[in-house]
Amino acid sequence: MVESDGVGGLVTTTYRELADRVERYAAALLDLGLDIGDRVILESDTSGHAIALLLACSKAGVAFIPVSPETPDKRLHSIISTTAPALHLQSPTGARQGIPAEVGTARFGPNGLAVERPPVARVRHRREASATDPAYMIFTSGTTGRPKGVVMSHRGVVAFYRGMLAAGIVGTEDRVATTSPLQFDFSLLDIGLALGSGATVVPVPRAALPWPRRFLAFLNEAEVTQVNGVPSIWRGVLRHELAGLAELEKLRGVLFCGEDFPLPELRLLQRARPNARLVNCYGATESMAASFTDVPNPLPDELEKLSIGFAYPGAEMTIVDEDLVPITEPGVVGHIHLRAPSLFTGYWDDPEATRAAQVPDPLNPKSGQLVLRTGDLAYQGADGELYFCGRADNQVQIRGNRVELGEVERRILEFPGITAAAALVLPRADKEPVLGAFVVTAKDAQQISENEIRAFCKETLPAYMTPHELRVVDSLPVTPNGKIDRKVLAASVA
Ligand SMILES: Nc1ncnc2c1ncn2[C@@H]1O[C@H](COS(=O)(=O)NC(=O)C[C@H](N)c2ccccc2)[C@@H](O)[C@H]1O
Repeated sequence: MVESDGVGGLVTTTYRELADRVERYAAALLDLGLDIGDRVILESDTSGHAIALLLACSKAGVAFIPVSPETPDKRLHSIISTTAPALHLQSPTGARQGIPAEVGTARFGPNGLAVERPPVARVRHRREASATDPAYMIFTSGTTGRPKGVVMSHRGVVAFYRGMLAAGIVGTEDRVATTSPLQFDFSLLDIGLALGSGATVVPVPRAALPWPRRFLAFLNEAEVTQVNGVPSIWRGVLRHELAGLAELEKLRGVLFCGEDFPLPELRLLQRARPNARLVNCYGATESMAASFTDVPNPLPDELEKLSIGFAYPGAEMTIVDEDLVPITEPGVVGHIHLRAPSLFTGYWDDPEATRAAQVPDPLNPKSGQLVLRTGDLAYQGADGELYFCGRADNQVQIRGNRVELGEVERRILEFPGITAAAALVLPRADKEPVLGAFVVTAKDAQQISENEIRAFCKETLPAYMTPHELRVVDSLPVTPNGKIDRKVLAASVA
C-alpha cells in the first residue's frame, strides 16, 4: 500500500503490516461477538485501514457493505433498514451521525477499533465460514427503481480473481492506482488485482481526481505504473494536461470499465502513452466483471468500436435472440448471457429481481444451471469476439423508432474536434420525446456550431436519430461511481 498522508506526503504499508492489521481487526470483530453471516457497513474511501478491515471481515466471516462518506443519510438508512447490519464502521474523521440505535457503531484507524456503541448482543449460531457465504454486498444505484444489494460470495470473488489474474495485467513491481469509490466494485477489482499479484495498491485521493494537474502530480509522486478507473477520470487530463500525461514515464498500463471509452479520447490517451497496455474491462457488478480485452495498439483509423472480447478463463459469454436461441452468425445483435463461477448469490431480499437476472442456461434449461442475463446487447465478430451494443433497456423509442443511443454518440464522435458525447432522451410535456446530445470538444478545436454537428449526423443517420437539442459543454457530469450522469444532463435542459 502507498497512500497519501493527507498533508502532501506518502505513507507505505508493507504486506507484513497489512497482515498484522487484518489479524487485529478480525480479532476485534470477533470480540464484539459478531456471528458469521452478520453484516457490517464500511463507510470509507479506499485506504490502508479500509482494505485491512474488509479483509478482516472476510476472515471473520462477516459480510461488508462498502458505502462512500458522500452517501446521503436517506440512502444509508435505507440500506441499514434493508440489511439490518450489526455494526457501522467509519474512520476517526468520519462525519456520519444519527446511526439508528439498533446498529452498533465504531471507528477504525491506527488504534484499531474504537467502539462507540457495541452491537446488540446476539447468539452465535455458526462456527465455520463457508465459501458460499456472502463476502460483501454492493448496492447498485439500480437503473430502475430502488437500489438493489448485489450479494457476492467468497467463492464468487475468489473465482473471479483467479480468472482476472490469468490476464497477467500487473506483477510484483507494479503500483496500481485505484480511482473508484470503495462502494463501487471496481475498487474491489483493483484491490484483488494488486494484492493477488503481490503488487502495491495506491488509492488516489478523491479530492485530486477532478483536478488534472493534481491527479497527474499524485500519480507521478507515487510512481504509479498502472491506473484503473472509469473512462471519465481521463476527460480532464486529456483535455488540459496531455503534455503532463506524456511525461508520466512510469505509467505503463491503464484498465478501464463501466462504460464506452470514447474513441477520440482513447486515441489521445494512446498517443500520449504509446507503450502503455490499455485494457477494456467489461462486466456487471452481478459477476464483478466478465472480460479483459487489450485495446489494439495503435488503434486502427477505421475502427468503429472496441471489442469486449471473450470472458475471463473459466467463464463464457454467449449471445441469444429474443427466443433465447444462441446466435452464431457474426454481426447479429443479441442478449449477452454469462456463465461464470463469479455469478452473484442474488439481490438482497429481492427474489423476483434475482430470478430476472439469474436465468436457466439457455442451452440446457433443464440442467438447473443459472446464468447471468446481463441486460446488455452485443454482436459477434469474425472470431467470436463480442462488440458491446448498449443496454437492452437503453434502446429508446423516438417517434416509434428504436434508437441505440450509442450509435448516435458514435456518429457524433466522428465529427472532427469532438472528443466525447452523451446522447439521451429528452421527455417533453405533452409532446413526443426528442433526442438530445451533449458534446465535449478538444480544447484547441475551432468553434463548432450545433447546426454543423446536426447536419453531420443527418448525413448518415435517419432524422429521428439526429439530436434535436445539442449542447457543446466543457465537461460531462458523472455519477458517484464516475459514469456519465445522463439524469443530470436531462435536468439541465428541462
Ligand atoms: N467496458 C465496458 N464497455 C461498455 N459498457 C460497459 C463496460 N463495462 C460495463 N459496462 C456497462 O455497465 C454495466 C454494469 O454496470 S455496473 O453493474 O454498475 N458495474 C460496473 O459498471 C462495473 C463492473 N462491476 C466492473 C467492476 C470492475 C471491473 C469491471 C467492471 C454493464 O452491464 C454494461 O452495460
